[in-house]
Amino acid sequence: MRGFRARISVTEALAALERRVGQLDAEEVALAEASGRVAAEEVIAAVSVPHFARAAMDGYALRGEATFGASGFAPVALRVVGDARPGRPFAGALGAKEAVRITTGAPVPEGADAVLMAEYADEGEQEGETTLWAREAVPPGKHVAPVGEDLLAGARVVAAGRRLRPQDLGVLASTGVARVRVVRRPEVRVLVTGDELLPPGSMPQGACIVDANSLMLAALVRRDGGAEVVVEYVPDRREAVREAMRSAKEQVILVSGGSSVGPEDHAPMVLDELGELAVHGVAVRPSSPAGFGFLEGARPVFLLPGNPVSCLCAYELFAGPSIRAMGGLPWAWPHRRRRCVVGRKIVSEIGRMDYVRVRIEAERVIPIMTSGASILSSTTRADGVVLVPADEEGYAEGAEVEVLLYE
Ligand SMILES: Nc1nc2c(c(=O)[nH]1)N[C@H]1C(S)=C(S)[C@@H](COP(=O)(O)OP(=O)(O)OC[C@H]3O[C@@H](n4cnc5c(N)ncnc54)[C@H](O)[C@@H]3O)O[C@H]1N2
Ligand code: MOO
Repeated sequence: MRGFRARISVTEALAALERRVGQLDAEEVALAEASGRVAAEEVIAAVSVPHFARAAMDGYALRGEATFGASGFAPVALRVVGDARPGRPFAGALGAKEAVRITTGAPVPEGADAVLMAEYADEGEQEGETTLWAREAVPPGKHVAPVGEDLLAGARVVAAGRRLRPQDLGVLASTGVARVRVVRRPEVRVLVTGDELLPPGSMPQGACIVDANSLMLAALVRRDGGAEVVVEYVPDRREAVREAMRSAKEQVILVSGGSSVGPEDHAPMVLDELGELAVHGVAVRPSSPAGFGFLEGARPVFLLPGNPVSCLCAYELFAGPSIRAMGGLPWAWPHRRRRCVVGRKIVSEIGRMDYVRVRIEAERVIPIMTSGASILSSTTRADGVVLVPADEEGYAEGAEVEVLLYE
């Protein structure tokens, strides 16, 4: 056993990480699979939407000019010459004194430039012809949606880097897009070490406890845009940890537990042997034994302390930003933020960052007293976390702080 000599600051560790982590390349997926994915390039509309002028109301397509002077007292008569429906346009062109029955979304026939709403029209038979009596004048353009009213051909539909929303898929589909290029999602393997651990779904018994970290990590990876997560339980033997790390093919490896300097903490040394141990020991509480390094192909490996709060904290500090950046998402924490006044003193220490779990009570920030890194329920009782930077001694009552909200 050899203790930690120096712990580097979170800021330095992050700088070292950010220099080495890059966005993955692109892949093409069917539009139906693209929700939540990050566009790898901008998409330009190949066509205008709509690509024909369409009726915005049910009524009569006509020439606006023909209705000038029309009123309830002096309706204007036009000859009804046919019908236009969405998908079933009127075939011919309209003359000056003619009208076509039209419904919303149908192409406005050639020769017409306005739609008279059905509410202002009466229809009747007169000498074998159908006549429309217009009770209102409509200016040209009235209730006609022009070509490109929604989108003009050549306009940008989505920008590169956009996380596609459900409605983006709708807009893309309307411009005729079938597939989009998106940033690949990093595949992640979680190596869970600890001979005392039983898989989730077990009852704790004897000296064994149930693994709390892998489900939490898998959900965090999902939040951060990672692909499917594979979980592997690894015995606390150097050989087993080496074999698990050596054979992992994923782009990101998260190691839970075994990160410190105890006789069963093999992960740091194995990483040093197989690749590069870039950082081990960070000035942060909890998760000071955290570290990271790289395997062949610049694939990051994150050493997450076994204590569940430390595991969560180390993930948020180092693994989360990297997974997001690899998948084309922002490096910054995705949490919503709320500025609040401190209601009870937050204690920290100069020289290290503190990850302080807090509750918000009547708009005041109250630190949660049980600060142990093994007390995971402290994070479920908390509303969020305050990160106290290394150059602050904490915050006095009344100070304003930013809370990163748990969701
Ligand atoms: N000489 C030193 N010893 C330790 C230091 C140090 O700086 N010098 N740091 C301490 C701190 S802080 C932490 S945190 C732990 C981290 O150690 P490991 O990463 O090696 O974690 P383990 O020993 O494997 O486990 C610690 C603790 O957490 C429980 N655990 C582990 N995995 C899980 C899991 N998946 N789900 C639930 N609970 C888990 C485990 O049973 C232990 O109780 O090192 C200190 N030592
Ligand atoms: O970080 Mo240990 O990270 O305090 O329990």
